[in-house]
Amino acid sequence: MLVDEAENFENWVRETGTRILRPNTMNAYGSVLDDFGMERMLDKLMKDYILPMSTIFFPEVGGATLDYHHGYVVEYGTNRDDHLDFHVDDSEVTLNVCLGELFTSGEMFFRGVRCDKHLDSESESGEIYNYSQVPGRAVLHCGYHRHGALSTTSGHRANMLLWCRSSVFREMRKYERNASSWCRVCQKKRKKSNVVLLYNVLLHRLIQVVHVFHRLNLAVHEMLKS
Ligand SMILES: O=C(O)CCC(=O)C(=O)O
Ligand SMILES: [Fe+2]
Repeated sequence: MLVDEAENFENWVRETGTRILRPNTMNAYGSVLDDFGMERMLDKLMKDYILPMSTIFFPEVGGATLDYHHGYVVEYGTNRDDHLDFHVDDSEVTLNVCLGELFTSGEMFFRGVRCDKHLDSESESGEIYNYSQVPGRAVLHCGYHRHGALSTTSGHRANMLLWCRSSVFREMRKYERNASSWCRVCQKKRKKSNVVLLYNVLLHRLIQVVHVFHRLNLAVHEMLKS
């Protein structure tokens, strides 16, 4: 039904020559569901179903405080978009539901969670995996999880996306000083600097102990002389 709505909308746009806003700058096709009057329904979907899950799975990116959304349908295949470039979403948590229809390929590829500073960093082997879209199935991922979609080589693929956002998390990020606790590169850097810190503390203690022994040695010498 949603696919039909998107189809009708696309026909109307073509027939009337109306200029509309596409879901985001990466898509040449697709329709924003909030423009169809689905805003309240999607808000309920976010609050009643996504929030309880994201509270558990994505607490570090504001998963417990999602409060607004951007919902849309994207379409790939003949006369539609072909693929989607590597990106992160403008969301804290994204729900991606495959609506249909018959298609081949079009897998999503994931490459690890990153903050703005480390968007172009290398991926580790454990961060590289693809997800095959299956009609009727959905994936819930962190918006900062780098991803894209491979070419839909035949047929027609339609997906519904709900970018869920947290205004509290976005406000808090403005005051974040250096590392993001949820970015894998920041985490590694922080771990490394903790190891260096521990090493420095231990070295300092060792120097203190050597110093004490040296003074003890001197005192013993003084005692033996007298
Ligand atoms: O093609 C897909 O299913 C991915 C869509 C996506 O990542 C997005 O719209 O942000
Ligand atoms: Fe995306």
